[in-house]
Amino acid sequence: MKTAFINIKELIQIEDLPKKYVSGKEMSKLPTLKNAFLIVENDIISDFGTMDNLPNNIHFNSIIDVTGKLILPTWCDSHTHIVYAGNRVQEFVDRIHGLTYEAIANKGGGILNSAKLLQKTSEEDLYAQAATRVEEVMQLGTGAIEIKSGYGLTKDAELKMLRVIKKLDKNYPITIKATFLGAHALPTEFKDRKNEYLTAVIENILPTVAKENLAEFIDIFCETGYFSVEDTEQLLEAGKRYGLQPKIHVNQFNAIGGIQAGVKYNALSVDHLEAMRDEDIEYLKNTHTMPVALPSCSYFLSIPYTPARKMIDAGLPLALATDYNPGSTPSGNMNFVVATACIKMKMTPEEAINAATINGAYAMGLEKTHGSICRGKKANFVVTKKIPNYNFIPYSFGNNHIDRIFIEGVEI
Ligand SMILES: N=CN[C@@H](CCC(=O)O)C(=O)O
Ligand SMILES: [Zn+2]
Repeated sequence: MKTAFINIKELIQIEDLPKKYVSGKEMSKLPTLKNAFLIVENDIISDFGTMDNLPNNIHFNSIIDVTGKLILPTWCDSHTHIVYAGNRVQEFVDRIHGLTYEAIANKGGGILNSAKLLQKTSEEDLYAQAATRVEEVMQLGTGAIEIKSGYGLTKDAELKMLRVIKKLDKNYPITIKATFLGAHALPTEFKDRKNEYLTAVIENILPTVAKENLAEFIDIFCETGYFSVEDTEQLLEAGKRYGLQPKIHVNQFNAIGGIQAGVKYNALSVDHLEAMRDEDIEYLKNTHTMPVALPSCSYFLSIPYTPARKMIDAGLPLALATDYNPGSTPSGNMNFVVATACIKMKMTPEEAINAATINGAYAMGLEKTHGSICRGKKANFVVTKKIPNYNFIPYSFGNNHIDRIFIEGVEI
């Protein structure tokens, strides 16, 4: 099955040779072709070029004329928690009335609130709720996503979450990567016994996660009041023994050394980074750890944005993700993330699109197959409505620019 997309106004994020990620000044380069064609063979991109080079000796099963429209790779959302039960809309209202995220968590709300509900929810119901969200984010142009456990906090409930993630991956055409986040918060039953909980995570849950091949990555919320740097190192050391690579929550509210622990254990990514010291930026230089910013979380909680300008200007790479979860970011819209990164973090549209595509793909180990328009990569792309240029996507924020979406060569 061969399909040609012709008369593409601009084909965005093209690559001849796949790269791992882009950093620093490279992030401001977004390679494109104007007046282009794109050829898809089954589920793979087989060729692209300018219209004057469209091969005339190939039989196409279908030719799609997209005059006036742009094509760009689907978004790569490398940090989400979309397997959750119910919602925390009451906490949202409580925050409007003046309670802080921290105060809500301290009185048993927050993550523990979601865990209580998830533990009572059947696997089928949890799957159905999460599936609706997967369908929603696909329609928003996301073609690959990472999903974490962490709202279970018991062995049964953590494994239930991870099985749901696996089933979503099997049943949906987008690529889904799973992360084990057993150390997301301290369950009430373990109050003042954090070490016992961590030991249970390491000795009781982690071996089953690994044995049943339920996750590729390991995560921990390294934060004051949650898990310390010492806890983080202990967990990552155990994860390493089972072949799970770290992708960790660090520097959301306080900079306590989580980045350093992540880098020490070869983290694929360190995520949040709203509280960054100069020494943290310095430490990330010359590593292969991708910093990940989550601007929708900053927006929703009214906390500082990750200092993207400072980080990119220092030569670092940066990825953007949604953090879709019921407490701090009940939104999985990568279009909003890209726009907010430009508007609030002063990233250029080129930087933001790179961060949400190729760098996002790297942050979940998918840079060989996702994140760009490249021969041999998965045919995952968005056809926009008729818009003037790619700057228009973040500029006209909150509006829907998507006309059609193709995942593995099939329109969804
Ligand atoms: N910060 C830790 N975990 C989630 C939020 C969890 C919640 O509030 O339910 C996050 O990444 O923002
Ligand atoms: Zn998160």
